[in-house]
Formats: sequence, C-alpha cells, structure tokens
Amino acid sequence: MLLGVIADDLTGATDVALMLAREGMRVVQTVGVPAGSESLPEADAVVVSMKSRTNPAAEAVEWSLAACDALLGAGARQILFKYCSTFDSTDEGNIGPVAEALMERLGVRWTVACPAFPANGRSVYQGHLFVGAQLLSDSPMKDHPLTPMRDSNLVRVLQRQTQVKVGLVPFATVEQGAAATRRAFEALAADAPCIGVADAITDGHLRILGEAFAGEKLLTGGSGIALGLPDNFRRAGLLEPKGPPRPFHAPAGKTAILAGSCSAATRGQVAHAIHAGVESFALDPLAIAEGRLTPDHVLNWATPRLGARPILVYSTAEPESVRSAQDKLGRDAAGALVERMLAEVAQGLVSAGVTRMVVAGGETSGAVVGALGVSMLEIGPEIDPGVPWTLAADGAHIALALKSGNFGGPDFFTKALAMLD
Ligand SMILES: Nc1ncnc2c1ncn2[C@@H]1O[C@H](COP(=O)(O)OP(=O)(O)OP(=O)(O)O)[C@@H](O)[C@H]1O
Ligand SMILES: O=C(O)[C@@H](O)C(=O)CO
Repeated sequence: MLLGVIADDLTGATDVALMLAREGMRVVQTVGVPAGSESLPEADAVVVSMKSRTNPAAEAVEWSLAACDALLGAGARQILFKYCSTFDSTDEGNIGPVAEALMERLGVRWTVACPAFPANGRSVYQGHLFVGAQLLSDSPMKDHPLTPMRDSNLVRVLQRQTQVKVGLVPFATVEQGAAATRRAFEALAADAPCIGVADAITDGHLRILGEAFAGEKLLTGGSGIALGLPDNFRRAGLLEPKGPPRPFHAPAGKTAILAGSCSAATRGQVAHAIHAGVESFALDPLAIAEGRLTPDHVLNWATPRLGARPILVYSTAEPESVRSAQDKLGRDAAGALVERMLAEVAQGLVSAGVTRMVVAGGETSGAVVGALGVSMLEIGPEIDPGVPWTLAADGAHIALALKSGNFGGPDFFTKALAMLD
C-alpha cells in the first residue's frame, strides 16, 4: 500500500476514493475502523471510512489513530486525513484535534489543511473558504444543524480547535510552484509545529500542493488535496502509469433510489426524479414514530413496482418540515428513526432482487451500507464530481452509488442509473 486515507464520513470517503481511482490508483474503501492491519485489503490506496465527523473529539481522535496505526501496519507510506470540503466542524473539533493527534503520532512538524474542491465549487483564497460564489459563512452551511459554519476564515476556525499553531500558505506562494510552497510550510514551522491552511482555487493549485508533499507523512484536506498524490508515487517509480479505466460491471437486477438527505441538492434531485416520472413513496417521520408507517408498508408498495425502471423512497423534506419533525421527536431521534426505516427498506429491497441502488446522504448511506452487511467497496466510474458507482465487495451483491447530500446535478438519480446500461 502506498497511501492510507482516514475519512471522517462514508460518502466523503467515497469521494476521495474516486479522486485517487481517477488518477490511476487501485483503491479499496473499507467501512468502519479496522480491527488491525491484517483486516485491510491489498491496494495502492486504502480509504478507511469512519463516522467521526460530529462525535466527541476524543472518540474521533481515538478512532483516527487506530485507523492510522492499521494503515501504517499494512504498509502505508503516507497518510491523508479527509474531511468535508465545507470544513464541517465546531470549535471543539474534530478537524483540529484529529490533525494534531496524527501529527504527533507520525512525528511531523508541519502539515497542510486545504478543503478546496474546485469541481464542486469549493475554493480557498487568503485562507477564506468559498462555496461557489459565496463565502462559507454566507452559504447554506451557516445553518447546518450539527456543524453551522459562520466563520469563513479557516486559519481562525482551525486555530480555535487546536493547540498547534495555524498559519497561511497564500495563493501567491502556491502559484510559484511546489518548491516555493514546500519552503513556505517549512518556514511556518520554523519556531513551532504548524498546520498551514493553503489557498487553492484551481486543480492546478491542488496538484502543486500535492507535489509539495511528496515523501511527507501527512496531509489533511478535502478530496481535492489527493489530486496530485498519485503522480508523486509515479515519479518515485512506485505506481504504474495511468491506464484506461477499469471495467465496471454492475450485477443485473432491479433498481431503487433511497434518499434520506434533506440538503438543497438532494431536494432538487428528488423533485427532478418525480417530475421525470419515477414512481415514489414519501416517508413521514411522524407516521413512522406513531407506528402508522412500517418498512412492510413501503415494501408492499415497492415490490410489485420493481424492475429496470427505478422506484424512489425518500424522507427528503424542506427545512420547515424537518424542523417540525425534529421539534416533535427530537433531532437525533427523528434522524435515527428515518435512518432505521431506510436501512430496513434497503434490506427488503435487496431481498426482492434490487442489485443497483442509489442512496442520498452520508448518514443515510452509513445506515444502508451497515444494514446490507457491506464492509468493503470497490470504486467504479464517476457519476458526477465526487460521486462514483461502487461495488460491494462483501455482504449484499449490489452496486451502490452513495451520494453526499450536497453533491450531484439535478438529474443525478436518473443519470446514475442510466450509466449502467
Ligand atoms: N424528513 C425528515 N425529518 C427529520 N429528519 C430527517 C428527515 N429526513 C431525513 N432525516 C435525517 O436527516 C439526516 C440527513 O443526513 P444525511 O447525512 O443522510 O444527509 P446530508 O446531511 O444531506 O448528507 P451529507 O452528510 O452527505 O452531507 C439523517 O439522519 C436522516 O435520517
Ligand atoms: O468533501 C465533501 O464535501 C464530501 O466528500 C463530504 O465529505 C460530504 O459529507
């Protein structure tokens, strides 16, 4: 193994796995903290997906260190800590505490923090994160239920989370190339260990950053920071030249879409699919809580409709409706109720012959993948930036497209399924 990736959520892990696969690495994604290095598969890069983004910081640190040790034990030469391209975190963590703990474990004086992902509109300029044309703090992320992002200055945001010094490697330096960029990180760490928030507006900047970290033990960032890493290994003679994409064969069978994300992009995608004539079933959290709606109701509706044309089961709702369910049931209880329902529906659909499934939402995907007994995913072709098709390597025999809430174009669902034929 060349590269070991520790990702703080499932769909974020799939995102970075796609980035590496597109750059010619053989990538496997595992689900959950590995028991040890012997449980990890052989590949150029192994991406360990956890569910640690919003857990208590101490737990996120413990899991990340366990993942790091397992990856190092399996031969990883470099570790990448992958978090969200919108830097989802709070003043308590978990980006700062995990980065700090990994620096200490790996014995590094400096590392990078860069969530830029230009293909999805995330850019960093003078340490400020933009989502499209908006500052992070003006974007819908300001109202995120768990990690509201109300400060766009990542140097400030990260400094509140860590004892390690946080500095800036600005655009003008990155533009000068890998050598100047590397010198800037070294200079920042001259007096004390330092995390440098790096500006990056284009893929070219991300490739320069990657090159600046050739041979270094640790990077942190969104999936974009992985862009230049495979070429480093190639230049060092450790990785084959980039070949044609590996063939991807989804098992033949029935198709379904499950959406538990209420993010703006998913709301648009659900509306688009319904408008395009996809038969759909809406889940009402209150009806589930009161026992008026069970997985059997949904499966009785779905089973006779299953075939080559997809069906859609969704809890996706507008913010007011989500708030109203949360007020009545509690935020976590409402989420757990819906996740459990979608997970059980997924199990029933697979028993009824579904072999191609699109799932929208990181938490939702975690619940579904867990219920299907999948602990390892092979990475297939890109559907939209940051979202690949994957093939379950164990558990259910199924192709899965696990979509981050905010990713994908309006026609994502139908586009994803059409790609398989
Ligand atoms: N109608 C609803 N009312 C209340 N909670 C809901 C409703 N629909 C879904 N949920 C819950 O909201 C959460 C959505 O999180 P999820 O991670 O799946 O989507 P996301 O946040 O859009 O995606 P990502 O994490 O990839 O950005 C889940 O816990 C889900 O069960
Ligand atoms: O980086 C992103 O935006 C995604 O991969 C993600 O982590 C969504 O949860």
